[in-house]
Amino acid sequence: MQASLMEIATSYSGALDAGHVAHQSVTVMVFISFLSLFSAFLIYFYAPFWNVRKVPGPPTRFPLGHLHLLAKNGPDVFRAIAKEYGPIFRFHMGRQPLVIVANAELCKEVGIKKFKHIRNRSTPPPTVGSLHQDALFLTQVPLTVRSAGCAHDARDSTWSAMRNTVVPLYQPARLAGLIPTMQSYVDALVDNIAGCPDQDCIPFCQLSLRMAIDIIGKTAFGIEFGLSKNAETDDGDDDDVREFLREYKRSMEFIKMDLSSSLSTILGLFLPCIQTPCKRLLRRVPGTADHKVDENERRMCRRIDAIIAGRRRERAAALQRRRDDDAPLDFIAALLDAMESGGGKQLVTLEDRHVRALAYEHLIAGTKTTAFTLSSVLYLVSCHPRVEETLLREVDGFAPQRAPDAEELQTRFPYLDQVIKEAMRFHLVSPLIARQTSERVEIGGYVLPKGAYVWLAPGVLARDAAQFPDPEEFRPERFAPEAEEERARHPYAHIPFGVGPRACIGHKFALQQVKLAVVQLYRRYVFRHSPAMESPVQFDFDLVLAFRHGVKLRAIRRE
Ligand code: HEM
Repeated sequence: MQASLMEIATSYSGALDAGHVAHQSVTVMVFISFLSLFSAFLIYFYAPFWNVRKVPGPPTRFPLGHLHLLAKNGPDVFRAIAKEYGPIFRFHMGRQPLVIVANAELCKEVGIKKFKHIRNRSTPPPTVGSLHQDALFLTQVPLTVRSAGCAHDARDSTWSAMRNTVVPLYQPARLAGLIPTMQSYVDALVDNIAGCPDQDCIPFCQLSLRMAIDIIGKTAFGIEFGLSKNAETDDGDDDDVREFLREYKRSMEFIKMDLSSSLSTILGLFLPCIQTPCKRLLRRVPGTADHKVDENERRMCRRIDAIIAGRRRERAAALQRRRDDDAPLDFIAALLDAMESGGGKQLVTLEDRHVRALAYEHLIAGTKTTAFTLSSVLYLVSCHPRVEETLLREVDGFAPQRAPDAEELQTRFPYLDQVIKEAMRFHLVSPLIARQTSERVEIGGYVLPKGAYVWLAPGVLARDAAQFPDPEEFRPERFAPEAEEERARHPYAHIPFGVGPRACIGHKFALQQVKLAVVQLYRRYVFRHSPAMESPVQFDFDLVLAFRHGVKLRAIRRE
């Protein structure tokens, strides 16, 4: 009995040991799997850093990289880092290191001299797999383009076909034709200021944004959005227009790159490899932000497609293509014309999805940017009486009863040109310009691998005391053609519209609008900061810079 008890005890403890060993080995296996997964994650997370590790930069914080510094200091952080680490440095957006280039010669090297190797923009997480990717901004230029089995120069890519078709639409003759349309919205802006119930607190950013959206509505889509004129529209159903505007506003919110974005966008910052599958999955799940983004985009696509189809019908029926005799063709109609007449010369044929994306791009690229620039001019002139005085002299020296034409805008307002340049230096719409290497390339003494993010920092350049003495002073005269400072300056020290073959296509369009508005506004008013305007002014920095609480002005009638 004793023996059998002993046997039972021994076999029981053996079984216990065996269970213990089995349990231990499961634990070890779990631990090893966890360790391998964690190591794989670390390798994945730090691989992009490893490739550019020789480029100097401040210590990073896992997993944010340097995002906390950006959140705390805004774009000023780049100036501080450049001061400490030199004109080429590393800045980590989560997992992704950016190699930031912060002097004029290096910007020229990246934007022009080495364009062949750095021809594309990196894709911001919110725009992955969206309508944006068919437009100019994010279209990738491949190294060699193959068609019908043979390799062509990359200039024959879709991007070049788009760019070659679109750029002529922004040449002086067409721009001059847009002046009456722009002027009518500028007049509406002035009327809206007059009609503001509180003349001591004009919400100028809002009013100028309405003007800019209306101008793009009319000149790109041929639609009266009615934001600034509150006019009766002849563009079909008012509800349709309102819905279009709502969709546009939502799409602007969705391309924000912060933690309020969709889950797939947030993941894109830390684990880009799963962003696309995650986006595909989530957009099928009602209620998720990805689903809403997708739905919104589909609606916008349908709407823009209907406009394109309408323009095609007008052409096919050989009807009067213009809504009235004086109005120039809107962008979509002009683009269809250009594609038909010049399409044969391009090796790549543009499709409707490109037309749709190019038109939509106008809403994204040409509204907030222009409105911000105009608001910044007014904000700065309002607190610099000497600049205001010189500007008023120039404006008053022009015929008071009529709007300037395109040629007069070019030649009769040299001081206004300087004021706008200085305002764009002071508050840069795009303090950073994104680019990505297409192959291994050396920049500023560092060899960068294919796929590295190389971003230009015009915001740092703009405050470089070597190029702009007393950079914190608002002094438009520094841009006078005869000024010593202007002549001594590096030609690429001031690049608010970018640089090289990928520079902004809309810069003349934007400047024409801003100049028309400033002339008309200062004929009727001078402005001061409203008591409600915060000091110092604060900015939000997302894809472009914005006044956090707007620009609030006191309007004082002249006469
Ligand atoms: C004051 C207003 C504006 C500013 C400050 C501005 C600034 C910029 C900047 C910095 C770039 C990047 C350039 C580069 O990578 O070198 C850019 C590109 C672009 N902008 Fe503008 N922009 C403005 C208005 C407009 C307008 C009104 C339009 C359209 C009508 C427009 C359309 C575009 C497009 C399509 C690109 C991409 C070009 C390409 O990749 O080929 N922009 N803009």
